[in-house]
Amino acid sequence: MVMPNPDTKPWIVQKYGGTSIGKLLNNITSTPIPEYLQGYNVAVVCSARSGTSKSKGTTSLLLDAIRLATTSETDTNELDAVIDIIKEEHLIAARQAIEDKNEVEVLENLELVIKKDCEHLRSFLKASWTLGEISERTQDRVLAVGETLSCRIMAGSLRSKGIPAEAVILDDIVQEAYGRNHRELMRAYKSHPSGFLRGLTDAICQKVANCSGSVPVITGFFGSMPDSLIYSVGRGYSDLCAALCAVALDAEELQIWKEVDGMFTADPRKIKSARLLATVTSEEAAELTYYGSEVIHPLTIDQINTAAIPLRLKNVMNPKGSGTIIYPSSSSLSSSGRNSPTPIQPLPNTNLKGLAKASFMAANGYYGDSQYRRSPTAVTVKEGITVLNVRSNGTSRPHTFLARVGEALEQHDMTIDLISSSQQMLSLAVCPGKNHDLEKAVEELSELGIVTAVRHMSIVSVVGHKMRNMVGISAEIFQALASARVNIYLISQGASEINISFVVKAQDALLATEVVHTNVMRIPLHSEQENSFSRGPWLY
Ligand SMILES: Nc1ncnc2c1ncn2[C@@H]1O[C@H](COP(=O)(O)OP(=O)(O)O)[C@@H](O)[C@H]1O
Ligand SMILES: N[C@@H](CC(=O)OP(=O)(O)O)C(=O)O
Repeated sequence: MVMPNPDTKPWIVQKYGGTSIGKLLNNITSTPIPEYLQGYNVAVVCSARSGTSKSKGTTSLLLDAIRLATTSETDTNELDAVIDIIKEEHLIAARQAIEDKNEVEVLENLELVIKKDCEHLRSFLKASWTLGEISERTQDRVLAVGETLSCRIMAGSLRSKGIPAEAVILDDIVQEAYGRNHRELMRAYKSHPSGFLRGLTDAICQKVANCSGSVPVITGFFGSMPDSLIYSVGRGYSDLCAALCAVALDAEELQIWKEVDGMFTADPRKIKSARLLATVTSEEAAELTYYGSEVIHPLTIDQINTAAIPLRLKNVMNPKGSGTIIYPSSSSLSSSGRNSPTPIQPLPNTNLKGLAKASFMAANGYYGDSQYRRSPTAVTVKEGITVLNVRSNGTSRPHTFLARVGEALEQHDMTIDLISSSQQMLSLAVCPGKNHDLEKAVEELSELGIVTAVRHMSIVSVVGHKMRNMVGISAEIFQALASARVNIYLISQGASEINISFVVKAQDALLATEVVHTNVMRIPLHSEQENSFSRGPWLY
């Protein structure tokens, strides 16, 4: 594998989210990037810009444009209007990024490429509208425009501050790595998704090597995936792209910069007393992200874990804060040859001593220390759940019954999140996908027995490494819920032993989270650090 600048400094990869780039580009190119460049090679990964919120950002507009291009009733003026909004927003952002009068040429060039990219986009979409269909590959090409424009502006902003930077567009790496035969691609991806993704890292490495010393500003988008990137990976794909870049460059650390200080003991928007966590194990992070704390894309963890690269969540609005470190599991550390996570030299004033100690203790499973209360790490909520109860009519053997239930749900795009069974009864908490059809699924399941479906439910998950072998923890959780008169519909304690999940009515989820947070995790409801978004690690 080609390594860019092999004899110089180690790499860190910094990924910036769309809303951060939309609102705080000047902060990003003035502080975290130049400061880390003093000690490291920095690769920057950009999401598509979002001016205010993700739902109104460029990726959402591009998805609207795809929808319009494939709807027969669409008036092409509507399509033009969406593209014009995208073009105008990026031209304004470029002018704000490069205000210096001495940089007129840089700005003019940037404006030209933005216009060119947007006109390309227009021709793609118009062609799809004429055909009345859009292939997966074209959908991905359309989405790629968001990250491409964002990278061009980020690179322009860096250059205007005297930092050599080059946009790196990863729009074809899947085909470079695996060829263009769609069926072959699909087979390779379906047989081993994470291995397939890791196979993209050589191509990333090569592209970064071509930057010859400039800061690579990489699209948080990695090309045409089988079934399209949005379907195979989903929204938030830039985190995964950043993880692949970190693996490609064998980075010392992957940093995901957000507008929240890191991972909290509960969603800080909803639970005012939630506290920032200094460290989280990768297993805990995987459970928390899957079950609702969508701070990072779930597939990210698998990649950094396999390559034993620590991930740090940081806040663009508080760059001196230490953030949260998600470190690789001890098994991946030993198999990768890395001994323990190397603490990255943070910006001045961060609590390196505390972080290094926390990382070391956690990496070594050292939880017996009296400083560590034995309690769960965090509590999280996954909304939009349906509970299905299937009472078997006894015509199938238990394993056939289970398999048929699984098949019916898979066919109607519903993912099983939790499962609980008795001799005759199967209770499932399912998460409906984009193309789900609950009625059809229920109809099919009715061939196996009596089915009831309860909608508007939430899964509450209590997660923590320290819960392993913690006798009495379930009793504490359910006692707290009983005292608050919260009714529970399904309970599951995973084999991982670090997650106890239960299903409640959606309207009870907040109360359930609050009582667990207060009584089981023993974090006071009205703590002195109330809503302390910008505080440092709380274990020290
Ligand atoms: N345990 C948690 N720790 C931190 N943030 C959480 C947690 N659970 C849910 N969240 C939410 O995830 C969001 C992550 O923030 P941010 O990445 O800036 O938003 P976005 O998803 O728009 O990029 C925050 O708004 C926060 O409220
Ligand atoms: N732009 C993509 C990818 C992404 O990761 O975005 P963000 O980093 O802003 O969550 C999306 O909106 O899904």
